[in-house]
Amino acid sequence: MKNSKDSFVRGRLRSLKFAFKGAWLLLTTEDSIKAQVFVAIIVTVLGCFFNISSTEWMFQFLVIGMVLVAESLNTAVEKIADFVHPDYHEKIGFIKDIAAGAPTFAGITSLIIAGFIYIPKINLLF
Ligand SMILES: Nc1ncnc2c1ncn2[C@@H]1O[C@H](COP(=O)(O)OP(=O)(O)OP(=O)(O)O)[C@@H](O)[C@H]1O
Repeated sequence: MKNSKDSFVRGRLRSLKFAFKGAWLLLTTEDSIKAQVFVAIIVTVLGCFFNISSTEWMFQFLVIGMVLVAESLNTAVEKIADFVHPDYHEKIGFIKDIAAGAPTFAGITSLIIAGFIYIPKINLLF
């Protein structure tokens, strides 16, 4: 909620506090986010193991961020849908389905990037 007495800087700092609170809530309460963070930790370990390049690290962190953003927004849409219409409704189902498409796109992109980074390195092991 905006406080009209806040200066510009105070207002921005307040928003930042709520933004971090949101990120913390996602990390501590949402299983889908916890699962994605777990995958992010695994690929970070893999990146260290295969000693990937700076460019590969950049792409890897970019897609990790992209998946987390998409998953977080999908969670927000699900929460709004459940709040405005807790009962079964075809339209709510449709809205939730298309919202879930966002992390799916991000996930497919991350699999393609992971393939480009790791398949040549795994091939070298055999
Ligand atoms: N109120 C509803 N009305 C109609 N269909 C619904 C409703 N709630 C859920 N669904 C259907 O069930 C699917 C899963 O919804 P849900 O809210 O359980 O998401 P989820 O992906 O399992 O979420 P989570 O991230 O919490 O695991 C939706 O994509 C939709 O097809």
